[in-house]
Amino acid sequence: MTQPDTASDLLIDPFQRRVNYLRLSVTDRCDFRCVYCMSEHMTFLPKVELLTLEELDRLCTAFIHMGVEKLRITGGEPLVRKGIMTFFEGMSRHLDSGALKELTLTTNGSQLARFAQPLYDAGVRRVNVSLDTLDNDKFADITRWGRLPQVLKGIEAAQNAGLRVKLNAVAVKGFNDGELFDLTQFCAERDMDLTFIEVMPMGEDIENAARLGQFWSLKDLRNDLAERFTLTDLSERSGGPARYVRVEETGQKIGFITPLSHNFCESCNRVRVTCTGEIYTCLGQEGKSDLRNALRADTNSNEPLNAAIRAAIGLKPKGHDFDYSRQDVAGRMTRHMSHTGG
Ligand SMILES: Nc1nc2c(ncn2[C@@H]2O[C@H](COP(=O)(O)OP(=O)(O)OP(=O)(O)O)[C@@H](O)[C@H]2O)c(=O)[nH]1
Ligand SMILES: C[S@@+](CC[C@H](N)C(=O)[O-])C[C@H]1O[C@@H](n2cnc3c(N)ncnc32)[C@H](O)[C@@H]1O
Ligand code: SF4
Ligand code: SF4
Repeated sequence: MTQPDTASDLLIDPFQRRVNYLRLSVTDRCDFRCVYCMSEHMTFLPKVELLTLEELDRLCTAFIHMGVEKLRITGGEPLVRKGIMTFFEGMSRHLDSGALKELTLTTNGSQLARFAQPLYDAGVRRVNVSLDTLDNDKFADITRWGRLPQVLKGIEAAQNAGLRVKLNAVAVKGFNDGELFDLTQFCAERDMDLTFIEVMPMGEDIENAARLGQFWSLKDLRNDLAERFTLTDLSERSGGPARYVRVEETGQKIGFITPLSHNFCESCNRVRVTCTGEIYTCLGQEGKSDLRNALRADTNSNEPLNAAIRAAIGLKPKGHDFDYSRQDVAGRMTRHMSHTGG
């Protein structure tokens, strides 16, 4: 069975939102140490804790049978997971059957020069690349371990392979506020979409005071952009948190993800699964359920897994609790963004 048989196979949460988008983190490891995401001496999970590639395949297949149509692979850095192309190649059967409409990933771009073509061959057509600055030194500062030319090469390789690229830039006050127009122009010249993301309070070992200092409201960012360009609000929503504008002068589309200053939860269509098989039904809440035991309970039947997925969806909360309105970072998540994959 590749398509949901009846409406009852679909995943509907308690607020009547249909879950058709799965974000799967395939590793917590990364070759960068972005300051807003990880501490420099991050401790990673032992390898035995991770779901195997076969288990990741079974898990995604179960979700797809329950109506998931969009699968985004993330991490950590998804392209540093050993053997990950085997997983992508396996998923392409669901694209071929029509059950899966989109197979995509969010990446830091460091490995794209190597993987762009195989990803395209597996049916990926679009990648989101995280890039906050076009300045070599700043890039090395914010990612701690990353090098900009490697990422730029990756982006070029992705475009040459035929992949559509969207840049995600985290807006950090006092860091990339001077690069608003450079980033916009960089994307316009290359026909890439661009989305700005507000910093979210994740990871208890990342300094609170520093984080509050980093907060750059996208409302301010949009106003800065509007001083130079004519912006037209677009009504289109991807079912996700981004709101889009068209820049009339360049024709490009720019998105804003403002989880803290705007509530988009009423149309939420997604859940996240970590590389250890925990399902988080909301990025902004601590609530999680385990799928790994169910996955391993019976390797011949998916019944325990299907039941565990349904039970988890039945607990999906209405929305997040992030709140920057007080001087402390209330509603902060203790886990890291790399744990759930953003
Ligand atoms: N609060 C919240 N933030 C989200 C959610 N989904 C994505 N984000 C944020 O948006 C960032 C960028 O998301 P992407 O990985 O590019 O995925 P996307 O926005 O679904 O991508 P598109 O398919 O291009 O719409 C994530 O890392 C998160 O920071 C969500 O459901 N809730
Ligand atoms: C956790 S990363 C995982 C995928 C990949 N390593 C990458 O960087 O694209 C996914 C996204 O989360 C974003 N991110 C990480 N920490 C964040 C935070 N505290 N607030 C907002 N976005 C964050 C990153 O910029 C990236 O776009
Ligand atoms: S944002 Fe992505 S690239 Fe940066 S440390 Fe986190 S997982 Fe790695
Ligand atoms: S905060 Fe939670 S409910 Fe709101 S859009 Fe994100 S995942 Fe969905």
